Amino acid sequence: MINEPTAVSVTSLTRTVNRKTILNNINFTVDMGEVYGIIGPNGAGKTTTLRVLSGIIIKYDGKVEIFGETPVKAKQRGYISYMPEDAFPYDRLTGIENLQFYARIYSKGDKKLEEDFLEKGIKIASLGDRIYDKAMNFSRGMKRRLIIARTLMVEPKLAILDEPTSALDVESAVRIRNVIREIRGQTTVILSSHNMLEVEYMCDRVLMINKGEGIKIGKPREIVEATGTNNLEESFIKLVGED
Ligand SMILES: Nc1ncnc2c1ncn2[C@@H]1O[C@H](COP(=O)(O)OP(=O)(O)OP(=O)(O)O)[C@@H](O)[C@H]1O
Repeated sequence: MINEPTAVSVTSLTRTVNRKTILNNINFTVDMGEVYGIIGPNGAGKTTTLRVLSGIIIKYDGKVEIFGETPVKAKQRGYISYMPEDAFPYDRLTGIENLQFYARIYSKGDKKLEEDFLEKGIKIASLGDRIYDKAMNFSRGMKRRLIIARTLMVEPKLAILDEPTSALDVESAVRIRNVIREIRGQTTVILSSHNMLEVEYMCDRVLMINKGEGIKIGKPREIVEATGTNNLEESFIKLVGED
C-alpha cells in the first residue's frame, strides 16, 4: 500500500532545447491521492513537463522525484501509467481485446490480477456492448474512454494524463471528468489541460504555467478568491497581465 505523503516533487525543473528555454525553474509537489492539474495555454510547456515526469524526456536540469525515485526508475518499477495526448487504441482489436492486451502485460502472469484489471477497465470505459466492436468503429470519445480505461485500470501509483478531455463532445468529456473524480484519493493523478474551467471541477490543486514558467499554485477556489475573479480563466488572464 502507498504510505508516502508526497508523491511527486519537482524542484527547479528547467529544460532547454537548442538554446530555447522551454521550462524555466518549475517547482511543485503533488500529494498522494491528489488530482493535480497543470494548466496553461498552448505552448506553455504542459506536455514537456508531463514527459519529464513520465521518464520519457531525460535531459533536464533540476530535480524530479516520483515516490522518491527518478522518473526513469519510477517508470521501470511500474509506478507510472502515462496517457499521451495523441494516444490511440489498436484499431484492429475490439475494445475488450485492447483492454485484455494491457491487462495481460501489466499483471505479469497473475491471472487473478489480470481479471481484476480487465473488470475495472470495462467499468471505466463504460462502452456497453460496443466494447465487443472493433476500435476502428469507435467515435473519438469512445476511443478516448478506452485509452483512459487502459491507463487507469492497472492501478498505477501515478497516472499522468495529457489533455484527457481535449477535442471531446460534452457527454464524453463529462464521463471522463467523473472517472477522474471517482479515483481521487486512490490514485495520484497529474493531468494537463488548457480548459481551465473544467480543471476547477476535477483538480484538488493546480499549477498554472505560461511560457515555460510557473505563475501560480493552489486550490482552484483559493486562486479565484485571491485574484478577485469569477473563475480560473479570469484568474489566469489577470495573473499573466500582471506579469
Ligand atoms: N523538442 C523540442 N524542440 C524545440 N521546441 C520544442 C520541443 N519540445 C517542445 N518545444 C516547444 O516548447 C514549447 C512548449 O511545448 P509543450 O508541448 O510542452 O506545450 P503545451 O503546453 O503542452 O502545449 P499544447 O497545449 O499546445 O499541447 C512550445 O513552444 C514547443 O514548440
